[in-house]
Amino acid sequence: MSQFTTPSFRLDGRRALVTGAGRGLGLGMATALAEAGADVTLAARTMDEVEAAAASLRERDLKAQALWLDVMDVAGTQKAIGEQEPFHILVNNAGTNRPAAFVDVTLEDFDAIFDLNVRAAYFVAQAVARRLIDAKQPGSIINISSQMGHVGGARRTVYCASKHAMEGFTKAMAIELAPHGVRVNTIGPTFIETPLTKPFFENKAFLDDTLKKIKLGRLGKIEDLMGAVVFLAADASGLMTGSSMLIDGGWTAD
Ligand SMILES: NC(=O)c1ccc[n+]([C@@H]2O[C@H](COP(=O)([O-])OP(=O)(O)OC[C@H]3O[C@@H](n4cnc5c(N)ncnc54)[C@H](O)[C@@H]3O)[C@@H](O)[C@H]2O)c1
Ligand SMILES: O=C(O)[C@H](O)[C@@H](O)[C@H](O)[C@H](O)CO
Repeated sequence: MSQFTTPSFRLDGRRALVTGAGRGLGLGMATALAEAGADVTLAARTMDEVEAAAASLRERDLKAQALWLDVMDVAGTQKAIGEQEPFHILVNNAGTNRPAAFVDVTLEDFDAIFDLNVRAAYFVAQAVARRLIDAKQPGSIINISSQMGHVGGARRTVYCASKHAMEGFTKAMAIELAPHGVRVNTIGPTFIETPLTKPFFENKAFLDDTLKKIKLGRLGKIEDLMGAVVFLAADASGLMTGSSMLIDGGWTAD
């Protein structure tokens, strides 16, 4: 008989919050967490979308409910999270991009990207962490960054800056939250086909260039992130904090 017990990949008994969960990556990751046994709160601004998503998970006997949350409203979001039982898992996913040439970026573009990708994500994590610390419970915060948090990209000065910022605050939060048993990591995907990126790939030259950079030769699928999010949420990754898990098909390998 082996002397080892494989740490669990199950999430039964844990509560998870996923922001921007009505569609795209957020919905896929919420589904993965629910399938692993977590009780998942799908948060978004579009209540119809997120209610339908939660209902379809419940139809499969999974635990899921919808929560209206505009993460740009920091005070409202902190109040809403503060009123809930603590979330042991946060997938800090709501994010956006407005690709533009550096010389054309406007103040409005800059603020829109930073307000969501940096400011809102930072304070959602703070609200979840405060609640866990008060309740003396461990947790796992998973910040959805990007390969663009590690490298540069054309027409992406602001997006890259925002995701590099996220990589930075993840490491610093990991240091402060470790004594409380709260781990903080990022997932750094390459281009995954979602409503956010679909229009980019209608440009054949952009698609060809992207596929050249992804060494495995294909765009990402939402399913490519589903194992990673469960792993980072679960005890299986118990010694990981302040790390970034790149799921980039080798984009950043050279
Ligand atoms: N799709 C990709 O290729 C890709 C790759 C790497 C990283 N990412 C990151 O993954 C995350 C999700 O991207 P996606 O492609 O699924 O995007 P998406 O635009 O399809 O979905 C974003 C989600 O965030 C929500 N959202 C936006 N503003 C919000 C607000 N103020 N309050 C609450 N929710 C809000 C939207 O409603 C939506 O559900 C983002 O952080 C993005 O930067 C995406
Ligand atoms: O325009 C972008 O770059 C997208 O909005 C991002 O979500 C990327 O798909 C991702 O960062 C991979 O590079």
